[in-house]
Amino acid sequence: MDSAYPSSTAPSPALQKVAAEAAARQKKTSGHSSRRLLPLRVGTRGSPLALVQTRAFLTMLTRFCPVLRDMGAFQEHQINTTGDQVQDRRLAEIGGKGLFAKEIHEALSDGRIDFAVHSLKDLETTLPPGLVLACTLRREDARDALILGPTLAPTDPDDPYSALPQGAMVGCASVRRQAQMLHVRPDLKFGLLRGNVQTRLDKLVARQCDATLLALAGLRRLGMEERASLVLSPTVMVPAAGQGIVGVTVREDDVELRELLAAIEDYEARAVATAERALLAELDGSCRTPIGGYAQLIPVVAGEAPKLHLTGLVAREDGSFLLKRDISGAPEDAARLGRELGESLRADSPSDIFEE
Ligand SMILES: NCc1[nH]cc(CCC(=O)O)c1CC(=O)O
Repeated sequence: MDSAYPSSTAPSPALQKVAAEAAARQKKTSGHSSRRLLPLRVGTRGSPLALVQTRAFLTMLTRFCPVLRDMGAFQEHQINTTGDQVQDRRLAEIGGKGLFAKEIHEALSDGRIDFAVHSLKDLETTLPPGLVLACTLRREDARDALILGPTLAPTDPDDPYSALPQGAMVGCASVRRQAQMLHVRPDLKFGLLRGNVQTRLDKLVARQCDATLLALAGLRRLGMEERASLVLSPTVMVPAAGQGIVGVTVREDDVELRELLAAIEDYEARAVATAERALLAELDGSCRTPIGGYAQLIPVVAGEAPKLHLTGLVAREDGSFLLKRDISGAPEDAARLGRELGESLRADSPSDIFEE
């Protein structure tokens, strides 16, 4: 399998040294380690996107760790989650958070798998006790894409929604996407569109709606980037916290695996994910609370350390209220920056939008 990750994730010599040392230590001590080292049992959802992400990660891992030189070192465990099973209702109606991870966490906690690969935006901000986010991978493009139905075509790139006629029906399951569109186009109609990426695209072609929105990262990883009619700037559509980032969870006490996964961590992805997830945790909205969070590391002065810039958004589901604010600071203060921005947004928003 070709990795879906760009070659720029090629390990630096330092990372390769750390990973090789970790692997060598594991090999030497594996007879005494707290668990069998190989095969490593990896948990994943069974959607095409989840499988592409998981297999790309495993391919990357074999490049970093000589002892895992081929895919025979892994056992893939596809786990059907509640979020995958219930397709006819909004996630908010069936409990919302963690619906794409609950059963995977259970398999990790009781030792049926050794680690799990997730889309970070589907991972709740507070993990079950005994589990940790051990690794975040280099962020794919975080932006949302607008996909137009067969009878529509992009018109004005500076006004991406101009392609949508008055009263157009948008298929969407995300209150974040819905609120931001309704705020500028209150005439639009929204219909529930659940299912994996291909299912949603099929429903669009079958004219069950006039347009839909999908994460560019998912389309790109599935080799479907050309289906994006327009890519929405984060200033037009603030992405979901963690969108475009793949994260790996392990048991907190699995020191060997945590050490190996830490060696392939993407520092920038960890910093921006930490800020965005701290913002989300602070707002702690119900699953009906539209919340966006997008952080970037931006060089301020050539040769100086970059600054972390975080944009946060809260809104009412119908778009009648929308508040967007920014904060900047040092990447190592990512968690504090996320919390402070969340406090600021919550203080100046109607309290009812956070209620279940
Ligand atoms: N549960 C939906 C989901 N979770 C992660 C992605 C895209 C991949 C990513 O954000 O890394 C998607 C599809 C979408 O929002 O279009």
